[in-house]
Amino acid sequence: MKTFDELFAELTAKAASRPEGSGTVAALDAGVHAIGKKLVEEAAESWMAAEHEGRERAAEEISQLLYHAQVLMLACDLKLEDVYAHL
Ligand SMILES: N=c1c2ncn([C@@H]3O[C@H](COP(=O)(O)OP(=O)(O)OP(=O)(O)O)[C@@H](O)[C@H]3O)c2ncn1[C@@H]1O[C@H](COP(=O)(O)O)[C@@H](O)[C@H]1O
Repeated sequence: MKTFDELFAELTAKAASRPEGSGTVAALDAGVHAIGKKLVEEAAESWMAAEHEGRERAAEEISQLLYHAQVLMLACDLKLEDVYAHL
């Protein structure tokens, strides 16, 4: 298990070191448009899971939504503080 901040630190490091086989690196190379599509897809899956599939499935889909939101932040060169400033 990891926190939101811990995941962002991990993804930031992967974006910099670009290890072989990283899905994050592949997503960043695919670009903002592709990342945005994935984010919307995960948002829809989160909604469906919450409405029809129960707490566990909702939690799983929401975790993926948070992951893709973080990838989009990296693609836009946004830091956690840039987003937290609006909370
Ligand atoms: N938490 C996640 C995470 N959540 C979601 N995903 C991605 O989101 C996809 C989920 O999509 P779906 O469930 O809709 O499945 P899918 O449509 O079959 O997936 P794709 O065909 O689109 O890949 C997964 O295939 C992953 O690519 C994640 N990919 C990585 N992480 C974590 O990010 C870190 C870095 O990962 P890598 O960059 O891959 O090393 C690690 O700690 C991972 O655990």
